[in-house]
Amino acid sequence: MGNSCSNNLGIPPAKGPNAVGCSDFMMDHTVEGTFFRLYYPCVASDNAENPDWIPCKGYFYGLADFMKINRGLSEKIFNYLFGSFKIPAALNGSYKQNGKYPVVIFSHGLGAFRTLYSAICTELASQGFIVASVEHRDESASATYFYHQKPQEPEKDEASSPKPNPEPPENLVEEWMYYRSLKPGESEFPLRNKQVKQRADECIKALDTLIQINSGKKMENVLQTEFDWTTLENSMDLCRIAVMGHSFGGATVIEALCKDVNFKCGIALDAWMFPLDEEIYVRVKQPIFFINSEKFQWAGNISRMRKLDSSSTSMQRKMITIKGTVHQSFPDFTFLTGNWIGKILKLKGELDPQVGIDLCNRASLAFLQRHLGLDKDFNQWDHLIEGKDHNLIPGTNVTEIS
Ligand SMILES: CCN(CC)CCN(C[C@]12C[C@](c3ccc(C(F)(F)F)cc3)(C1)C2)C(=O)Cn1c(SCc2ccc(F)cc2)nc(=O)c2c1C=CC2
Repeated sequence: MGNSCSNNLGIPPAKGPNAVGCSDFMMDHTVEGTFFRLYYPCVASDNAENPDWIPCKGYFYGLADFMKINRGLSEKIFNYLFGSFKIPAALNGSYKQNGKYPVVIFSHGLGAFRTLYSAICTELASQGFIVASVEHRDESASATYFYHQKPQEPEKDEASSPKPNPEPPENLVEEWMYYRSLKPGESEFPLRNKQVKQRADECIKALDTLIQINSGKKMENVLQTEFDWTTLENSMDLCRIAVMGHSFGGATVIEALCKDVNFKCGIALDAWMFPLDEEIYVRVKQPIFFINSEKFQWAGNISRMRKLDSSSTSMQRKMITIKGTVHQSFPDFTFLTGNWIGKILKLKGELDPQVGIDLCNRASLAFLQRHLGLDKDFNQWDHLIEGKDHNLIPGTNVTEIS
């Protein structure tokens, strides 16, 4: 584990009965391809290697750009603060065959990327889900990368052109895409609306890829990881698929539910509703669970969520607010700094981050059992869906400006 030995910081290990494996998948290599981190139940092993939380330094550059701080300085800060954190999962751990697992597609927030929600994704995997945390290429991620074909060079002899190490796959060249901030005078809605549609398509594309993997088809993973994807043949229950996301990823949940009825229900963590078209509110039919932090919501955002509530009394629409939490209580950063830095940077609220994420995970599991028809014991947490806990508020604490 990363820095946990020094100051008991680190992403908390998952609580469910399964050990968790984690592996990255990219297909095809272009910007239009699919890219996700897969979390899955794996065979427990004591010599498992844990994957890096921040996979490579391009992501630190991206975070610096997103936070509008100097790249050089921030690379050192981020490296020192977060560079050695590991994810509590076995990198490329052997998949544990045990019937078919339900599937969750996870969508990250503005300025985030696929690895930053591992406390949520590893918990779901430990409880018997296969989770694909997608990395969006809509320029809303702090950073992401893909490959393009190297232009055919005139034959050079080996000596004069030393190969980079590790060699990129085949003759592909890595290319990075960073966060695109609004240009001066640019109106935000058109950009965000276009992005949320692309994000929903990327969630659907990731699901389609999982369906192919589930069929046992030999997949060409551009990232040459030590994981045999054919072991996932017949591993997924394709009647039990949900979509989940944080903030911009919460809006992506609504858009994805609308576009693909294979998503049986959605969980939106502190959803940012701004990017969504007005007409979407009457079109989405599936159950939705809004889990909000105490500090992020405002009347306009809540009233948009309510439109989803009122327009469909029959579909199960639920909302809870976790007291003492902030917007960053959902991504992993909330576990990675001391209390006072965390509070200053608004990465922590008053509530212990572990208690907050446990409430979020347990309420989510209860909601998934109810709407995916699972035969587990997650219904023990049904009261959390109704906001019945001293750290929860049913609905919202935001007073409506009607
Ligand atoms: C100045 C930039 N300005 C851009 C519009 C606002 C920046 N901002 C507040 C921030 C993210 C913050 C952050 C992260 C990480 C550290 C660190 F120090 F720990 F690294 C510190 C401080 C900076 C808190 C947000 O965007 C909030 N937000 C987010 S935050 C998702 C995220 C991003 C990066 C992460 F590493 C982890 C999680 N996702 C959304 O979908 C939406 C919003 C707002 C509306 C929709």
